[in-house]
Amino acid sequence: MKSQSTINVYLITGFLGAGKTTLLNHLLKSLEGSRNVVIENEFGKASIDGNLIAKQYSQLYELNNGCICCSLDEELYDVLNVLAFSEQRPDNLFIETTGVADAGTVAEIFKREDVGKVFKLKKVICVADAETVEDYITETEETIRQIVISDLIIINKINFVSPEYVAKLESLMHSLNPFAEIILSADGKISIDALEGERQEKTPDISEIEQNFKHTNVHKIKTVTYKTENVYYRDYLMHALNVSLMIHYKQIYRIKGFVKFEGSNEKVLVQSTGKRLTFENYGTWEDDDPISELVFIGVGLEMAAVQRILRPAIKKVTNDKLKTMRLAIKGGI
Ligand SMILES: Nc1nc2c(ncn2[C@@H]2O[C@H](COP(=O)(O)OP(=O)(O)OP(=O)(O)O)[C@@H](O)[C@H]2O)c(=O)[nH]1
Repeated sequence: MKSQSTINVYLITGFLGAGKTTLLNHLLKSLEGSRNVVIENEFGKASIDGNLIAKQYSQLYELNNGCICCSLDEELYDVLNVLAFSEQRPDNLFIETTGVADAGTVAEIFKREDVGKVFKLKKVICVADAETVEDYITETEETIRQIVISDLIIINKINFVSPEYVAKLESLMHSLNPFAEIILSADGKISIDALEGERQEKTPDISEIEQNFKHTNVHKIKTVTYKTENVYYRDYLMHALNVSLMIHYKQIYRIKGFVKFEGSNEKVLVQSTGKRLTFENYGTWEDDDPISELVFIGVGLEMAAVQRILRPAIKKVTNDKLKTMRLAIKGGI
């Protein structure tokens, strides 16, 4: 392409677990052959999402020092600078924001004159999980802001709900943001044509909309990351997490991470969205003593509570293994 022409920017937003990475992977696959750069901003320090993006990009930048909307920091500007001055500019830049980001703040950057000379914000895309978005609209301020700021709303996971409910969601989205185009998808599969067209600069006045909603969990979302060298019992972990999701559905918005199970060297991706929990094989562990890591994202979460949930599912290190590990640390073996 165009070595010194502008870079098309697509800002992908949507609440935790809605399907942003799934959509991004679909878009990267569809645009294979173009120079596509990805900026991934993850909530919490752990770099799990970076591993989940299909390797179909020219370059991936992971910004894990907090939510880019809260700290519009040098990290993001540094990346934009690198891209602007690169010998061959990319065609497209995809920015996947965290599930709690205020995309409006990020979108503002591209209105700056200096930034606008190089980067053209083409679309703010909001991915909405058909199964959970209605609940999250009433419970979280983040969801409504993401819908309102967008030019394109993708109601994803429509395979989980009835066509009547999808129609209801379409009118709900339209009532919240009458300016946005609304499309439906399963597994983030949309036609690439949806990326065409110019950005819709008009957005609804959010203060008016917010008055109609009761927000109970505003700005309280946080992450708790639990790491262990021990292995998990598969069935116990599934049971423990399923029970927690049933009971604490309103508190735990997302669980994700990679774990090692007893008797297996498979690297297993554990994920929850809403009340759904999935375990998915993701290759094999390369380290001899891998660290299993689970990130819980939600409101009112405490490490002690997460430990209580996970403890019964963890196989304790035997005294022999501990002894061996201590000897190894001391350089005895
Ligand atoms: N059945 C079904 N599962 C889906 C669909 N879209 C996404 N998923 C699953 O939903 C989970 C979350 O998808 P992601 O793409 O990681 O969601 P995300 O918005 O990037 O998540 P965060 O970055 O944590 O906010 C994954 O297990 C996906 O495989 C869909 O249309 N149908």
